[in-house]
Amino acid sequence: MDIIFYHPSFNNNDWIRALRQALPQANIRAWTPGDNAHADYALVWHPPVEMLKGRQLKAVFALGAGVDSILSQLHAHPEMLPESIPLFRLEDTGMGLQMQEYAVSQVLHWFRRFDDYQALKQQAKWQPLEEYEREDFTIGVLGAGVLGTKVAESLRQWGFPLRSWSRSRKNIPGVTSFAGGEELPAFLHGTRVLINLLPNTPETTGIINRALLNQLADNSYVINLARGVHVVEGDLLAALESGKLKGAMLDVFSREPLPSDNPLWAHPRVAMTPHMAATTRRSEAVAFIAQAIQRIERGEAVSGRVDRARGY
Ligand SMILES: NC(=O)c1ccc[n+]([C@@H]2O[C@H](COP(=O)([O-])OP(=O)(O)OC[C@H]3O[C@@H](n4cnc5c(N)ncnc54)[C@H](O)[C@@H]3O)[C@@H](O)[C@H]2O)c1
Ligand SMILES: O=C(O)[C@H](O)CO
Repeated sequence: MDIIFYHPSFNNNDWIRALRQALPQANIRAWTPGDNAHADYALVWHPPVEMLKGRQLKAVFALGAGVDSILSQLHAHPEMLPESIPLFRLEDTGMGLQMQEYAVSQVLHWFRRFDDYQALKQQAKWQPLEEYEREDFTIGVLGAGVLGTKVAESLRQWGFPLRSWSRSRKNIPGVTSFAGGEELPAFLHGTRVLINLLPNTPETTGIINRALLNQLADNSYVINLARGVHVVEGDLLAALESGKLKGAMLDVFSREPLPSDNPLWAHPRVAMTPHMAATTRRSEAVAFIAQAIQRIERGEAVSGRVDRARGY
């Protein structure tokens, strides 16, 4: 069994060493331009077209959860990966816990008004503030998939009213499920903290816009953990200025790194992180991929296959 590996920034040696430990029977190599030697599997992130084009692969594994980048590449170069070759993505593999850490910490930061106390501190003011009530702090998770479900579950223990929105009805204990476009308004009405964990697809690009934001509760908050293109930045800034939004925590941006002249940098009620909310964890990812390859070799079903028509 031959496996090729490509990631623009991961350490090849570390990954190949881990993969060899998990799959001792496999020949594993870092792909380099011009390498057209046989391969059965490819592990990739932002792969060059030439790496995959024309290969008779058994499967390709994306080294992340979101596959919008490789799907847009495939849209431009369909010859890169025929439909007959399955594309898989990482499901959780350590990203769920990271998303939980991020979301819980930010929700509690706002719920306990630490943002307001920080502003008072800047004014050297000692001023206890009226406490928020949990029943006024409904949290809505856009995208109740692998990661959205983990985030909703982690918030449940804190007693907040929880709801999720997804393509199909979900059954997450303690979380009210809303499904499909027709139920989006009901999901948004009364939501105080909106957490985005949707995949980037033609249907979801630009979804967090003025029309959506206006349907949230007053003094609401947005946490974007998915893709920057989900958010219409001008509409987000306008909602912050109008008071509809009290704060935003953004990990992803339509252009990354975010250009230094982007107004989000200077906004006092926007917090930002550089697309680090949940990074690919090598040991968990290698275990996930190794198990998947072994299942494919045995002719067994594998979780995480990307539906190219659906876009995720
Ligand atoms: N910021 C980061 O560091 C980071 C890390 C990992 C993943 N992500 C992002 O998080 C996203 C979600 O990851 P995941 O593993 O939970 O994905 P997933 O495929 O398991 O879940 C996606 C969810 O979105 C819902 N959905 C998709 N299209 C929809 C639509 N048109 N209407 C309503 N609901 C829709 C699906 O029903 C599903 O519940 C990834 O696509 C990626 O963009 C970001
Ligand atoms: O989708 C993912 O896995 C992360 O956003 C890394 O890009």
